[in-house]
Amino acid sequence: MLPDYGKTFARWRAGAAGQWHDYTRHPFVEGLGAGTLPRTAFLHYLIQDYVFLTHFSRAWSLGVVKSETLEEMKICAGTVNALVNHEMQLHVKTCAAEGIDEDSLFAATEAVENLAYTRYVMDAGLQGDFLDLMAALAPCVMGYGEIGVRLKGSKSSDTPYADWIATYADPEYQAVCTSVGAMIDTAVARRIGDLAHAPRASGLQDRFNMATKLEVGFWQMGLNGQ
Ligand SMILES: Cc1ncc(C[n+]2csc(CCO)c2C)c(N)n1
Repeated sequence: MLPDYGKTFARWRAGAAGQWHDYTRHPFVEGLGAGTLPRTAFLHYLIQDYVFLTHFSRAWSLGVVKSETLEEMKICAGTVNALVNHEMQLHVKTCAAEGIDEDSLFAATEAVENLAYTRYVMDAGLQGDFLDLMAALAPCVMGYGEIGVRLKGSKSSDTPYADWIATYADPEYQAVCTSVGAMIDTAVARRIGDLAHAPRASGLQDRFNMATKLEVGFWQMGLNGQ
């Protein structure tokens, strides 16, 4: 069963249709579940993802700047903390086991697919308001939540990527997706009322769709690096 991450997300997800499918069922994702993803592709992804997370920490920090309520600030600041102090450490640990140290992770040259995605999100937040930023950030948060839950139920028993899957299927991560989803619902209601009748709905949907498309490109970049 699909997890429930709130009504705004459900609407955005339905509006992204085919792109959402391409993102959450990408061959890279299927390879994680089946255990057939080449290790080189996974490591290439992980190094790029470390750089990605540094920029996503900047984007969530911009969320603090663009917040209008303490609740919004708390979620954004909490996400920055989770990213820099926890999530990035997972990448450091996995890469260290393969002989790649943190300095080389921080200094890794960004792939253009990586650069395009993170700067798109930053620009959505700089040019727009809190909702523009959240529409661009939602695919990353919720998409991984959905992928984690699905793969946990369908993965091969001997996939070497079980840790990765467990991280995102974990109830703690699922709770993050639920609380971000609820915060987005409240943020939408506060600023533009009912999304179904808001003039800004299509602009926000465009942000969500573009970020989803950029996630597809990110998986593909991982596969191409094998
Ligand atoms: C390409 C790419 N997309 C999404 C995520 C997942 N993710 C990114 S930021 C974040 C923070 C919310 O806790 C999460 C879960 C990733 N790691 N890499």
